[in-house]
Amino acid sequence: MIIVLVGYMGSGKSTIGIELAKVLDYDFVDLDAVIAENENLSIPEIFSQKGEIYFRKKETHYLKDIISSKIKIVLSLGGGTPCYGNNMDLIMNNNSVESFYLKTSIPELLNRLWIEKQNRPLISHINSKENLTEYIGKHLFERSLFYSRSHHSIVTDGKMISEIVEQILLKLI
Ligand SMILES: Nc1ncnc2c1ncn2[C@@H]1O[C@H](COP(=O)(O)OP(=O)(O)OP(=O)(O)O)[C@@H](O)[C@H]1O
Ligand SMILES: O=C(O)C1=C[C@@H](O)[C@@H](O)[C@H](O)C1
Ligand SMILES: [Mg+2]
Repeated sequence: MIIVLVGYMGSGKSTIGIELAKVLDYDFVDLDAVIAENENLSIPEIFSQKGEIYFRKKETHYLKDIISSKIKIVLSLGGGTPCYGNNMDLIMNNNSVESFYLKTSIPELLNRLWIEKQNRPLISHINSKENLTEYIGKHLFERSLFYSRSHHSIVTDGKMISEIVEQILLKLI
């Protein structure tokens, strides 16, 4: 089985993915990390030096590669991965994949992203909490349609990482 974690920037895909993989004794794969490693550049460097479209093409390329060749992995996507090209079809049409949307509220995303925005090129330039709240609200609304196609949704607000992992495991039984 391949477990795919979907959700907005800051929803916890990478953090939860690492812990979930440990419990299941699966390999952990972070799509952002795969792209950065193969390009030999950080995500902000890829955006600034090569542009977002280049990044999106790489995202689809490595997503296809990983879900067609690997088993027993927890795959944490980038926040935008489900929303470009036919990426969500690739995920949902693969019988080995079980997908989870980590659903996090705007205030919680704001708290997490305000202190970590420098590593996220889409929001690193936003200079007030008010503007970031507005950006997240609009962007999340547009993206929810894609995220909601996942097999399962898990609300993450007010939950510890271990609780979220537990809830995912319960849905896998
Ligand atoms: N359940 C949680 N409770 C509190 N903090 C959390 C929780 N889940 C994640 N975090 C924190 O939120 C921040 C963002 O998490 P993470 O980097 O895993 O998000 P992501 O979904 O992978 O984001 P991106 O799409 O940008 O890669 C981290 O500092 C992480 O420690
Ligand atoms: O939400 C997004 O579009 C992104 C999220 C990150 O995981 C990275 O993939 C990149 O910063 C873009
Ligand atoms: Mg991540």
